[in-house]
Amino acid sequence: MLVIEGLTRRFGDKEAVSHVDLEIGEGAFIGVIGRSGAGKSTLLRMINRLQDPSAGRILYNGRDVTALKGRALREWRAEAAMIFQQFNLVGRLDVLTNVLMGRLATVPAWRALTKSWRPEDRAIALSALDQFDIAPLAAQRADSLSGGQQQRVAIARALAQEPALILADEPIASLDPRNTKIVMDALLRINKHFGITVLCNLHSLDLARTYCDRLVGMAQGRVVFDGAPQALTEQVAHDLYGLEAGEVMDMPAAAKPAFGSAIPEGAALA
Ligand SMILES: Nc1ncnc2c1ncn2[C@@H]1O[C@H](COP(=O)(O)OP(=O)(O)OP(=O)(O)O)[C@@H](O)[C@H]1O
Repeated sequence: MLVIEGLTRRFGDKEAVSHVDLEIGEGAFIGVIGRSGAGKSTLLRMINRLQDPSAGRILYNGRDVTALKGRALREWRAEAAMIFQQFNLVGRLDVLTNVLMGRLATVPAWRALTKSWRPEDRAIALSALDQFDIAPLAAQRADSLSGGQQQRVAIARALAQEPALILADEPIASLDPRNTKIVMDALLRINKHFGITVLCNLHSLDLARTYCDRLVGMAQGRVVFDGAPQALTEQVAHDLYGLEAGEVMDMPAAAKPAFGSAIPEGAALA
């Protein structure tokens, strides 16, 4: 259980995240929604401790994550794997080595430097690639892949970390509709097949409604909605997105894809 208590982050006079309280149970797929600047990225980056809170606490299974330092903090960052809009792969390295980077928290640094990975780490990395049908790309340079393939490699790297949580910050913002669906399906698979909790920042309300079990709506750093996708009324959506509302929900929400099956090509993709 992830518990967030009074979490606040100030930049100068501005509160990017303001007194956020949340309880997130194991295995949830949570969409964090809201317009640009609402505080979604800052919230996720604080959970991973890429950014330190100005006030408040983050507890994971009773452990105070906000107080971690040194090795314990590095281990937490592996446990709470981040996925970024721009993939954050090392372009000149091959796909398998990028995924092996997900094992860094569990192996001494010399193994990475000398590329002498243990067979069990290679097996975990290859199995992660296989989950998303990209094992045949293992030997290719990461920068030779399409955006959708690169994001799947990033998701495989996150899975190789054997995380408790996946924090995905606008993972589909740079992708076309076809790759958007492939990447969202990959996150859904991680959530349903491995039971890993996913928190995913999404600009598109339609996507959030299609894939997530619970939506957390943010505006001006505060949580202004927290509930099931069906409970998010048009009025709340308009309050959340203002003039952008038409843009983020101009298509009807699709039926949630059954795990393992595909939603129709192009459905509910903003
Ligand atoms: N490092 C920083 N320094 C100063 N202000 C920041 C910094 N990071 C974020 N902010 C400000 O905090 C507010 C929240 O930003 P944040 O990126 O968390 O929002 P967001 O909802 O993720 O938006 P977007 O979808 O555009 O990334 C914004 O006003 C932003 O300008």
